[in-house]
Amino acid sequence: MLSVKEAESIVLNLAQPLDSQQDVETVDLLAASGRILAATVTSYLDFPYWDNSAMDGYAVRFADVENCSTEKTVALDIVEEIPAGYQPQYTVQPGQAARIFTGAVMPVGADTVVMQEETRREGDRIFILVSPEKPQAFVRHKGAFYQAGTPLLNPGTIINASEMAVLATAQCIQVPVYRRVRVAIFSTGDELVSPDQPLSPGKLVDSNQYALTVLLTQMGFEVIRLGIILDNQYELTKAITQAISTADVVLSTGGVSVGEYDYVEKILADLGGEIHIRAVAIKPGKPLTVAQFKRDVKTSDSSMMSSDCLYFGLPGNPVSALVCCWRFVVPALRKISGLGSDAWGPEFVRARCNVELRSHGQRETYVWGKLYLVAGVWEFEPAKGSQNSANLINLANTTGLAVLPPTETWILAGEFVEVLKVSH
Ligand SMILES: Nc1nc2c(c(=O)[nH]1)N[C@H]1C(S)=C(S)[C@@H](COP(=O)(O)OP(=O)(O)OC[C@H]3O[C@@H](n4cnc5c(N)ncnc54)[C@H](O)[C@@H]3O)O[C@H]1N2
Ligand code: MOO
Ligand SMILES: [Mg+2]
Repeated sequence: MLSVKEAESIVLNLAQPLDSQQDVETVDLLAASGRILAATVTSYLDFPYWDNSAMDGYAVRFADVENCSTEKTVALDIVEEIPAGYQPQYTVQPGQAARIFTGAVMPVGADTVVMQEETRREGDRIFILVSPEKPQAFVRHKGAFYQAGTPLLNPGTIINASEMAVLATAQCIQVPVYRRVRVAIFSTGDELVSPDQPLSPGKLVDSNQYALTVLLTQMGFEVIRLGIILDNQYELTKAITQAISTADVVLSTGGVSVGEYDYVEKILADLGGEIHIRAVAIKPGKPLTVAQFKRDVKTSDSSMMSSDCLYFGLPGNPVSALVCCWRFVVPALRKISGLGSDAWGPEFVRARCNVELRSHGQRETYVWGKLYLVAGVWEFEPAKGSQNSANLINLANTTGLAVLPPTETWILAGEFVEVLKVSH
């Protein structure tokens, strides 16, 4: 059986980023929220756009005031007042100053700003009480933070609040982003009904499709829900064929173990999928199945290019399905989405266990629970009740999965473990 690390590297090798030419769309500024840049963004504007004042005070010529002090003040004539948003009308000559406010444009002739706390006003004259530290003091220069035409944001950057501020400032109102990764999701099992259907004896509500849909939708992926498919070779073949022809990634749950009705792996092979993973030494999640389908798709200029579809046959047990998704699927999707490699995850932190943790060994074991920061130290508290892959009830509020390596069966309370951070 493959180790978790081996499986992870197989999955990440199979996951190939979207194409930076074909898989790109241009969207309006606000529509770029949560999207990933597909190209380097540049602006035609310098930033700051113009020389402006960093303080409320007076724009002066440094040479006029460099030797002043409270004992030896310098008096200057105020030629105009420049609020933010206005274009100055006068050139500041020797012996003159302009009243200026934070963010207002520097007048020609002045090279330095003196903050108003270091001045005394008498009518149209201003007395400078303290000599500025250096010429250009409190002047924010045009282009000091960014020069027009140079790279502003790099491809692979996700547009969150701070990036949105940068794009808005630079007036980049048409943003080139990768299209969203399309993920088809369906559940398999004769026992499954949807949450709103009557529950006849022996049936079980399909929770997997709901959990996976929310997880991936919240991460910005485009989810295509294909419903519940019976454990029937014909129906499954039809569903898998449809899924692999429409999506970049397919997630099915159930039907990947060794039972009579576990058809998924056989159908994947019959349909020409190359099966790369049949089982992984992970608990929960052992029967994880991963296959790749090679496809040729038509590009916008009618030439052909290859675009693979990655298929994850996740185990049916609800916790197994989510653990496999957090551990393997999410990093693969992030890579495919065009995100930079530093953002693929998974993200681990070292955390102190507040109670002991046990496992049966042999498989890398993931214990679900909560991560807390206590005085700068991560602490992990396992979910109370049964840590059983069929028990999704105590999964609520999970923010971390403590990882016990196959050889480690007992972690004492107070010891540190690696914990996989998961979105909640
Ligand atoms: N003889 C063996 N039996 C099993 C093994 C094994 O190694 N040898 N592995 C066990 C492990 S570990 C897991 S995990 C499961 C995985 O089974 P499948 O992926 O084939 O899934 P199913 O058999 O279809 O279902 C398993 C379990 O999960 C419930 N389920 C399925 N789909 C959903 C859903 N959408 N929402 C909620 N619950 C779901 C289903 O009713 C079953 O109880 O196999 C073990 N068996
Ligand atoms: O994936 Mo199974 O848990 O290991 O029940
Ligand atoms: Mg089964």
